[in-house]
Amino acid sequence: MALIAEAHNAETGASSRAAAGGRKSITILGSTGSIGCSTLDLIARDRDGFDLVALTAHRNVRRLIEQARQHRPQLAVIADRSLYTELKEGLQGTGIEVAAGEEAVIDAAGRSAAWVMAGIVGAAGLAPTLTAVRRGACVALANKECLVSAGPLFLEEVAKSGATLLPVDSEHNAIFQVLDANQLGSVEKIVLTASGGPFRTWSEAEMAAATPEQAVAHPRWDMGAKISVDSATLMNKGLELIEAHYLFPVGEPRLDVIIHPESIVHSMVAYEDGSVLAQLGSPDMRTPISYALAWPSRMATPCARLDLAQIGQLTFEAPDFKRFPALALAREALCAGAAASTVLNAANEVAVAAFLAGRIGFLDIASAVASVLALGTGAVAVPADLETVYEIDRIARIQTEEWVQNRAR
Ligand SMILES: NC(=O)C1=CN([C@@H]2O[C@H](COP(=O)(O)OP(=O)(O)OC[C@H]3O[C@@H](n4cnc5c(N)ncnc54)[C@H](OP(=O)(O)O)[C@@H]3O)[C@@H](O)[C@H]2O)C=CC1
Ligand SMILES: CC(=O)[C@@H](O)[C@H](O)COP(=O)(O)O
Ligand SMILES: [Mn+2]
Repeated sequence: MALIAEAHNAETGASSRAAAGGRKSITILGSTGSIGCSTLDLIARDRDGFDLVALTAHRNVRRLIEQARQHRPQLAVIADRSLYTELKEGLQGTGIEVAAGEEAVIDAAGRSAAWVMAGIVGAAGLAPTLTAVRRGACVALANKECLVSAGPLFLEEVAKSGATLLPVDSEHNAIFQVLDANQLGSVEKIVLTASGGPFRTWSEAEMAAATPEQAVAHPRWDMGAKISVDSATLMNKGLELIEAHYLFPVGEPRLDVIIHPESIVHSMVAYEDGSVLAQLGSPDMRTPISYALAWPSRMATPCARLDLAQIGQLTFEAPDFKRFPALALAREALCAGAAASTVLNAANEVAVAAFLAGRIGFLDIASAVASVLALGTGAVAVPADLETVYEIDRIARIQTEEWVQNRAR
């Protein structure tokens, strides 16, 4: 895990913070989302431990105003410029600075918070997260799309700046907790667990008629709409395979997925001596977020404690690649090279949005991604620079939108 800084920046560490009696300065990118709210919930429980530098949102200006009034950041930013006046008026008299626009979100990430939660959904999170990385911050990475879309270039920036990257995605956080960076050569398999989503037992015909409401009703986790649909198609696990490939360099053949409907075992590492190490816990993102907040220490959370006697049974099954083709598509993209992953991510974002808007059916999501991947926009195996990533992403979005329009005809 070369990317996870060996030397720990004194300003960012909870243990050194405690020793110094200091406060950790924090920015939350995507504070109004599921990850953002869970992060705020944790820091509100330790008011003396944290200073909020910035909160950012996209369009949910009411929630942002509420959060800013309650948690008192130095700065509140709304990405949608048309909401600037509402934000300004909502925070009048508080002394909290306000700003609007995509550039303002990037500027917020550039402010000197020691720890930044990358909680924006989708490739929209790439530029702000990179800004935090480039100034060497401790970045808690929830936004998996950053790595899927621009993995090699993202890691290059981490290496250049000396930033600390802490995986927050529950599976990757689990692996981070049980994988000894000095024993990478002894790893036989990294096994990502997947709940199977709301349609785990549905037939293809049933899934063809699935509604957005059914798709976002995740059986175990309370998450934003996009990732919930990804869980339902199993694209989420595909994106996570690619994320794991960049975070834990054991080689693609050593990355595996198993369905585990209870979402108690968050992932496993199997070693050459036959040992399998896993991290378990109730399905609550406050555990992995707290791990990143307190790292390299730990902090108390209010998460429900695991009662295995009450749960009784944990079950596992192999994934069904026929009913859930997105998982195989993601592995193909991973093997094809980084540009194909950029295409996969962009096509998936457009297709999921089209499904949520009622423009295409549930099974069309994977079909759209497969068709756009087959066009070969990612023919350049590894993009040389970020401009190329953005260009591949842009073209793949146009191609997917065309696919959606043809499908809707
Ligand atoms: N939720 C979870 O449990 C988990 C999430 N993740 C990952 O974390 C990320 C966030 O997920 P989640 O919290 O569920 O998502 P949500 O949809 O709940 O929240 C997304 C956040 O990003 C903001 N946002 C959306 N689009 C933009 C944009 N174009 N520019 C700036 N900000 C934007 C939203 O603002 P607004 O509210 O104003 O729209 C919101 O604050 C995703 O990458 C997801 O895959 C990973 C593991 C678990
Ligand atoms: C909480 C989290 O990390 C999600 O990514 C979760 O894993 C989604 O559930 P699935 O296992 O159904 O994809
Ligand atoms: Mn996950």
